[in-house]
Amino acid sequence: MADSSLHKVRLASKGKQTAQHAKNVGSPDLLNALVVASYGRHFLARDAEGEIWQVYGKGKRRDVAVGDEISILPSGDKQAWIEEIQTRRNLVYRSDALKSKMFAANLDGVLLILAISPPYSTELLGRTLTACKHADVPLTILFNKVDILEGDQETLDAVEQELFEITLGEVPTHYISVTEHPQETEALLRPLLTDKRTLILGQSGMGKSTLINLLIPDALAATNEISMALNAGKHTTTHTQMHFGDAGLELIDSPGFQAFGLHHLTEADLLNAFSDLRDEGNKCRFANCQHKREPDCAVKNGLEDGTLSPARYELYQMLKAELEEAQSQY
Ligand SMILES: Nc1nc2c(ncn2[C@@H]2O[C@H](COP(=O)(O)OP(=O)(O)OP(=O)(O)O)[C@@H](O)[C@H]2O)c(=O)[nH]1
Ligand SMILES: [Zn+2]
Repeated sequence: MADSSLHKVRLASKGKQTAQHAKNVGSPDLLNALVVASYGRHFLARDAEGEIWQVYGKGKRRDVAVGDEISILPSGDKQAWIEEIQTRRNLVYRSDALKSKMFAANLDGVLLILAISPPYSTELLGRTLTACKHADVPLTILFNKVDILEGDQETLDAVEQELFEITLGEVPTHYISVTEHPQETEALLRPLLTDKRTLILGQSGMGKSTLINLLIPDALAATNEISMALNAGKHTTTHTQMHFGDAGLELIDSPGFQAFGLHHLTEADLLNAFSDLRDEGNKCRFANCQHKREPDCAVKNGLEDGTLSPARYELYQMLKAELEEAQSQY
């Protein structure tokens, strides 16, 4: 069982890179590899032959994310040093006051899974929207477990309305049931995800693992075996891991979480993600209007007449207060 799973990972890798890329052209001792799992301090990387290495970095070279292309220097027994991190196409990351943590790099998209039970967090949705906007990675929302809402059109309508409002209708949103309608779910997602590298985000219990197992059967079992084989997987649920499926399907699973920080953003970045508020805010009487109690505030007027979304306004004010708080600490 362990052997066949590892073999599957090797086979899956063949389509992506060809063997002649195995050796690093600049230095023959180095190998090119793709980071496929992050355990925080150490990582797993896959070379062009599909071999999995346990890799370590020193200093800045410790800051790698799943999806990073790296050069590694083997140090024996399937272990290697990270020598170089190639320039990233994009990077989605979270950051708290003290540390920043990378979700994943070189992505084609992010998939956020929501559901009614456990209840989805609009705050997490807002943070994910902002992080994706900043990283310039397209976001798709999957609202899972619609079977629970069968016969409750009112709640479903309210959810649709809220998601549309918060995303300004700009984020493709699909309503699915992974367990009750697996075939429809698969038919919907295959074309969207084929030949793409997708980071899957979601609170715990939304159905992330169920979805990954539907699209890549045995993905999670295979992961555990690889982790165990390399003795790396003591905490299999807390690491970030890339899974390889058919037709170039790459899914990155990250631990479920309730929220994440965005301390790496500047105020301009934040305004960029809330361009509706920024544009309206440009019409306020005072250039430095905080849109709270000032007279002739275009944002407040927009909220009152319904052209701006109160939910987005609240998210913006919350994130802004957080940034100001973080800045005042440095
Ligand atoms: N009713 C219903 N339940 C679902 C659906 N999809 C998943 N579930 C259930 O929701 C529960 C949580 O699913 P998981 O796939 O383990 O959730 P997860 O997001 O991976 O959660 P973590 O592993 O904690 O991050 C399981 O009991 C699933 O069977 C669905 O479409 N409808
Ligand atoms: Zn204002």
